[in-house]
Amino acid sequence: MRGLRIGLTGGIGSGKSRAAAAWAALGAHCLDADAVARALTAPGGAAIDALRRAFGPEVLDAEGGLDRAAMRARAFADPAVREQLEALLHPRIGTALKEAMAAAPAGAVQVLEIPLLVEQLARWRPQLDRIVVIDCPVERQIERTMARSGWPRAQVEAVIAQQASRAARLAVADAVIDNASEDPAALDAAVQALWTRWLGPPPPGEGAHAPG
Ligand SMILES: CC(C)(COP(=O)(O)OP(=O)(O)OC[C@H]1O[C@@H](n2cnc3c(N)ncnc32)[C@H](O)[C@@H]1O)[C@@H](O)C(=O)NCCC(=O)NCCS
Ligand SMILES: Nc1ncnc2c1ncn2[C@@H]1O[C@H](COP(=O)(O)OP(=O)(O)OP(=O)(O)O)[C@@H](O)[C@H]1O
Repeated sequence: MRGLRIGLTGGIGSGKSRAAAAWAALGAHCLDADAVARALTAPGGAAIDALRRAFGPEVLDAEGGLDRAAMRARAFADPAVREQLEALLHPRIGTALKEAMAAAPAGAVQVLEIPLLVEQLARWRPQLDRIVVIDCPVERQIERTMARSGWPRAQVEAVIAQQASRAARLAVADAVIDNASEDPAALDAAVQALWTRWLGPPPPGEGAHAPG
C-alpha cells in the first residue's frame, strides 16, 4: 500500500527545496520535478535530440547538454519558445515522475516538489493526495533568487511573470506554509507541525528538533 502523496509547490525562490529537505529529514521519500528536468536535458539525456530538432544546435553546450542560460534567456523572453519547451519536456517529466512514484518504498510518505504544479493542475492533481504551497511575498522571492543564483532582478521578474500568481496557488492549497520569515528554523518547524497534523508524531530520531 502506498503512503500519503504530497505535492509541494511555490513560486521561484519561495523555499520549496528547503521545505522538501525538512520533509526528508522527517523520513519522507522526496522527488523533484526540476531534478528530473535536469536529467532529461543533461548530455545524453532523453530530451536532447528533441531539443536539437526544435531549437537548433545553438541551445546545446560543448558537452552536448542543454545550455541552460541560453535556453533560459530565450524561454523567458518569448512565451512561444517557453510553451514549445514545456510541450517537449512536461510529458516526459510527467512520465518519469510517475515511474519514480511507483518505485517509491511501500508505505513511504512521498513528497513531490513540483514548481509548476498549479500551472499544470490537470496533470498533477489526480496523482496527489494533498497540495502544500510554500508562500512568501514576491519581493522576498526576488531577493532570495538573486542571492542564490546571481541572476539580475529583471531575469527573476521575467520568470515570476510567467508563473501562476500567489493567489492562484493559495486557491488550490490544502495547506499553506508561510516562509516569509528569514529564520529557516521556522520553516522546519512548520513542516514538522504539518507532518504531525496529517500523519501523527514523526518517527523517533527523525526531524530537525530530534535529540542527537
Ligand atoms: C528554462 C530552463 C532551461 C532554465 O534552467 P535553469 O537551470 O536556469 O533553471 P532551473 O531549471 O533550475 O529552474 C529554476 C526555476 O525556474 C522556474 N521555471 C523553470 N521552468 C519554468 C517554466 N517553464 N515556467 C515558469 N517557471 C519556470 C521554476 O521556479 C524553477 O524552479 C529550465 O528551467 C527548463 O528546462 N524549464 C522547462 C522545464 C520546466 O518547466 N521545469 C519546471 C519543472 S516542472
Ligand atoms: N526562511 C528562509 N530564510 C532564509 N533563507 C531562505 C529561507 N527559505 C529559503 N531560503 C533561501 O532562499 C533561496 C531559495 O530557496 P529554495 O532554493 O528552497 O527555493 P525554491 O522554491 O526551491 O526555488 P526554485 O523554484 O528556484 O527551485 C535558497 O538560497 C534558500 O537557502
